[in-house]
Amino acid sequence: MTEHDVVYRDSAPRSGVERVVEVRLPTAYGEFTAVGYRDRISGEEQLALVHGEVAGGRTLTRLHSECLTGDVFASRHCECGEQLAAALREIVAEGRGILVYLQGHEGRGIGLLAKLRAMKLQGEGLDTVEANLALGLPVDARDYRVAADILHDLGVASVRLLSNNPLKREALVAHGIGVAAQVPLLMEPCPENIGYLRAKRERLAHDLPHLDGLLGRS
Ligand SMILES: Nc1nc2c(ncn2[C@@H]2O[C@H](COP(=O)(O)OP(=O)(O)OP(=O)(O)O)[C@@H](O)[C@H]2O)c(=O)[nH]1
Ligand SMILES: [Zn+2]
Repeated sequence: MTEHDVVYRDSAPRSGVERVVEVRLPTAYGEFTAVGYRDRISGEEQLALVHGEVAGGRTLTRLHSECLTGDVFASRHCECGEQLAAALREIVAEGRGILVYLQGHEGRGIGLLAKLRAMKLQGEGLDTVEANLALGLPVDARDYRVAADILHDLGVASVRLLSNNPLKREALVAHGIGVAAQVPLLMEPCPENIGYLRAKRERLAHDLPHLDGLLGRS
């Protein structure tokens, strides 16, 4: 290696993530490749599930915010677990796509214990926004830089984003990933999550038109 090579390599732009491992992951939904990353900036471990040929444009993509209670224990407080399953099913049906499972996003970024405290306050009558604020915490502390870095690493220039949250689209665009379309991921409400869904629609501007008949238009 010449001295010139070293200077070039040191000044080349570096991805914010390091691709550490790839392993075949057969699931109940279909065949995926689990791609494990280390975030060079936070040090956190992150995971992308990849199905089919994903490089290029308009890749069906879900950025799934970690929710231990919903994703693992099928909590009915929120619809995260159902959305996770639906997203994996849709990706397999499409024949190609990516699910990035965002650790560090638990509780919209406030962490598990704070989320549980916020859920308790919601049981006492606050909505999800008021509960975070009552705890002295941000309403939404999620950052999408690492998701964009992972998509860049996978060669994805633009996505069709499986989400009802306009902020996710804006965040990805701000980090240099095109969003060709936002694909709704609407789950049937249940009595236990209707209050949470109402707050997401009315206070967090999530696009949840299937609730219009139930809650009236807002
Ligand atoms: N702070 C707080 N976070 C919650 C609560 N219920 C679920 N979450 C978290 O909210 C995150 C998911 O955010 P949501 O606002 O439900 O949905 P989203 O991911 O922004 O939008 P979609 O892409 O449409 O699913 C997960 O990290 C959950 O852990 C709650 O009552 N309080
Ligand atoms: Zn959840």
